[in-house]
Amino acid sequence: MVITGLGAVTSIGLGVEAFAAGLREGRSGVRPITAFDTAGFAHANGCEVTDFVPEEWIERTDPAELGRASRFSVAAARMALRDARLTDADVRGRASLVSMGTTDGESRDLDDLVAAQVERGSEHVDPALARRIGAGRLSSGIVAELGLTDVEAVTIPTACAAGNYAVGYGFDAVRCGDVDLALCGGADALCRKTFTGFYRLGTIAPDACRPFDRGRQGILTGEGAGVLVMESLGSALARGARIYAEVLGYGLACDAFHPVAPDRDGITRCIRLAHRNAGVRPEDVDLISAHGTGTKANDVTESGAIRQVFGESPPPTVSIKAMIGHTMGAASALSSAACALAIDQGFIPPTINHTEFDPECGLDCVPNEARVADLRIVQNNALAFGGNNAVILFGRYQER
Ligand SMILES: CC(C)(COP(=O)(O)OP(=O)(O)OC[C@H]1O[C@@H](n2cnc3c(N)ncnc32)[C@H](O)[C@@H]1OP(=O)(O)O)[C@@H](O)C(=O)NCCC(=O)NCCSC(=O)CC(=O)O
Repeated sequence: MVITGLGAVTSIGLGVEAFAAGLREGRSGVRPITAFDTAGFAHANGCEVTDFVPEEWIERTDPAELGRASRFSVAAARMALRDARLTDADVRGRASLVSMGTTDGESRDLDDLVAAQVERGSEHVDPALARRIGAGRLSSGIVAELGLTDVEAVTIPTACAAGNYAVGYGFDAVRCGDVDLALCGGADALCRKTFTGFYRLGTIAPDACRPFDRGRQGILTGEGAGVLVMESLGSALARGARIYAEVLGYGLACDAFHPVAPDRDGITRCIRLAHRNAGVRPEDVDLISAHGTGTKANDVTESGAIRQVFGESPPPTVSIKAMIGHTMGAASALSSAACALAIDQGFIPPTINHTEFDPECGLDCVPNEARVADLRIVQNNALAFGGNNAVILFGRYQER
């Protein structure tokens, strides 16, 4: 099972080349939020996608039919397909899967509908907005755009681990022969509801996100989409496709420990399950792409779980959320894309904004500067509210 195409809509770059360059440079997508009126919040930085013009990426669908998250997901799917050098005609009649993860679905539209209802009354709720809010549109929008005819489409709402769930779903579908091709990932749009929720929990950083830093103060909300084209090795080889990486296996484990606090032992269990399913030993892992939200609670708990599994010298462990913010349902999909790029291009993306090592975390977070590295096996952690955890292992493809 291999990855042959990548699509990325992020605050540090649109498309796989720009995203890869941003990861290497340690680019920051942080800026003051413009998506909604931030009056009343003491601080409101975020990682918004500001240069996205849907018409530049979406070919067949009228963007007005899609909410912002669906525009991202459809655009990322288009990018991924193009990157995989597949045309619409190549994929249209093939047995395929579209699986997209999300935290909030079309939350931006929901914000607007609620505002219209509260401020002006239900007769002012726009039916054009009302018909595009179903979260299922994140995947069915891709089906419509590509004109797929033999396809299963699923949208998975397991919050901030949803991208990894979607990739895992695709892994199973291709591996068991149900489908030839899977487009898997996640998408979310920055919105008032999510920002306000995290703000009220006390988890929004005032300026920047500093994962694993002693002075970390929380997350910055972000937005975007990541999509991976996945196919069997046989299919990729038969068409001479470029192979970024193999998907080796994954583990899902829900500890349901607490609505918002992570549980070290639950995370440990999930990592061990992923290793077992992928046939990987801890000492084989060259890099961990952490969930690394930059909250006090996440980073110390995730680090504790990593040390339980890997001992006192874990592999380098980075968080790309320092660059692109917490993109919610897109987060682990974009991290999956980053893992594939890291393996393919031989580098470790840095954890930017780092000023002070935190001995409580005790990890080599590859501070501030990317590193050249020969990576064979890379682990992608995704941890969600409610203890819904998902960990994937990627490997370098070696001709056999
Ligand atoms: C919401 C919380 C701040 C807890 O708030 P509470 O109001 O219950 O307060 P509390 O008494 O538990 O915590 C008070 C102080 O302790 C810190 N704190 C809490 N738990 C901690 C832990 N295990 N280790 C170290 N510090 C901890 C808090 O940041 C806060 O710091 P101080 O006193 O300095 O202010 C925390 O649970 C939290 O940060 N949760 C989010 C963790 C996270 O990032 N998860 C990622 C997966 S979820 C995700 O990615 C999103 C999604 O799925 O939707």
